[in-house]
Amino acid sequence: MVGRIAVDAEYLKETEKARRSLRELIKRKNCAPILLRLAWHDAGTYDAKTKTGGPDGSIRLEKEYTHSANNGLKIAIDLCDVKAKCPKITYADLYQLAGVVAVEQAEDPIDFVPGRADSTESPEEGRLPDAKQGVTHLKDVFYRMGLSDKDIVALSGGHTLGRAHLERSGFEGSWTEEPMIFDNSYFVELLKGESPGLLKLPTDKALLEDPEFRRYVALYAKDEDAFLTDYALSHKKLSELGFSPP
Ligand code: HEM
Ligand SMILES: N=NC(=O)c1ccncc1
Repeated sequence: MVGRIAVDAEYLKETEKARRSLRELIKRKNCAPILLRLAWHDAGTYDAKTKTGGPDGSIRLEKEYTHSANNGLKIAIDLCDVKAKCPKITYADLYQLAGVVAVEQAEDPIDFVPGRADSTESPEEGRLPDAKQGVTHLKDVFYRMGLSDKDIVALSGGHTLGRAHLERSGFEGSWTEEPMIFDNSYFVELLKGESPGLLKLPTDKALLEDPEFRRYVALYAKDEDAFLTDYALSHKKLSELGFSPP
């Protein structure tokens, strides 16, 4: 489970100060995509059976940010350092708040509930999905977290932001023409098929191969509001894995 700290008025005040600081950071550094990836990688190690991993700030530890799936994320960890201004906020809360602020340009704001304690333990390497694999692997990894087919497709829409970097993952390029806009274009591009200069990972293409996944891809490509609503719900679920607020 993700430990819980006491949340009083002073801590809430500090989280709002951190939110303002993260907004300013994102405006100054245009770093929403890598902060979203950081939040997802801290949370995405959760194992619902063993109740280990999850959004506990452990990605700040060298033994975890050096996992190959986390290549490049030390940049986000260093960018995210608002601890000087907000010393009380846990890394666990800070990283999930960064993920929420990273996508707040989208219509559906995500309700952020603070109170995550920091862990000093890191899960073993290999809990995050491997981009070179397909449907079964995606389901294995996300079901292990306690997430559903709908969550897999909605959360994959996070690739509407940012891009891959050859030196970090071996992949290169953005998924959409507007990688700084949080919208449903990832799904529109998926249905369009290959477009010169745009990236589709094997795991992105897998969303077209499974009928359950494909149902949601078609819905989100057609109805942006449906995507934004479902994304916000799945993002909140991801950010609270193992941390069921009271
Ligand atoms: C479904 C399984 C997923 C796989 C296999 C996957 C894989 C990858 C890979 C290989 C990259 C490129 C990293 C780099 O070279 O910088 C990437 C980037 C990214 N991923 Fe994922 N991803 C997955 C799900 C997610 C989810 C659930 C989110 C967020 C909700 C997310 C958000 C991002 C973002 C924002 C970037 C761009 C980062 C940047 O611009 O620096 N991904 N992903
Ligand atoms: N968003 N996911 C990633 O960045 C990623 C996931 C797994 N392996 C490499 C990179």
